[in-house]
Amino acid sequence: MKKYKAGKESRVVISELMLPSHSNFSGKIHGGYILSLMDQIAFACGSKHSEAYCVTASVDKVDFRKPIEVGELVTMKASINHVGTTSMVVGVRVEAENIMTGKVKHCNSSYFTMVAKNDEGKSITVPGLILENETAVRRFVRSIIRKEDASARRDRFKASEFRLEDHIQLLKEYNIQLAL
Ligand SMILES: CC(=O)SCCNC(=O)CCNC(=O)[C@H](O)C(C)(C)COP(=O)(O)OP(=O)(O)OC[C@H]1O[C@@H](n2cnc3c(N)ncnc32)[C@H](O)[C@@H]1OP(=O)(O)O
Repeated sequence: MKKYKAGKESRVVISELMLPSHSNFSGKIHGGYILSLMDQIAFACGSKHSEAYCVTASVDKVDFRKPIEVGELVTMKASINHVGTTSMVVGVRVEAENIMTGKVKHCNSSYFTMVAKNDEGKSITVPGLILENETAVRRFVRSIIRKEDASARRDRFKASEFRLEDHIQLLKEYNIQLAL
């Protein structure tokens, strides 16, 4: 296995025509189906980089910006944005093209953390990442910040540290009744 690999060595692109079987009654493709495709491409990209099968540790986060319609051609692009010791952050971008007009819309982007595993299910070290241009550096740094933000979020709302009285004032602004 190489010690360092460039992002282009593991970049993955898939295109799939959206069929009625994956849509709701108004012809929009189910978000869960899109997530499933995104997970698959993240898995492929992470596995190519690490040369091992991976598991999905987390997904951060998915905003469905535009609906995807039946008959549109969806293209997903995945590349490694960040590597840790055993984990990789895979950036996935989803676009949908109206085949009749050629118009392309950006439907969502998300970041999957994949962890490389050996045959015994033990997490294994992944190759480092060669950052070949400014975009790659920006994505790497953004991943560091996202990880820090996620960790701060987790700590802030730990059940053991949550104090109801600290939040009563905030709750008054919302459409709720407290019935504790
Ligand atoms: C094919 C599939 O998609 S499988 C189905 C969906 N996925 C799963 O079932 C995974 C279930 N979860 C697990 O197996 C484990 O909790 C794992 C692999 C995610 C983490 O395993 P742990 O034994 O806790 O390992 P550990 O704490 O050493 O973490 C391993 C790496 O994952 C990272 N990691 C673990 N949890 C998270 C998380 N929630 N978010 C982001 N990164 C995470 C760690 O930072 C670490 O990265 P590093 O080695 O680059 O520093």
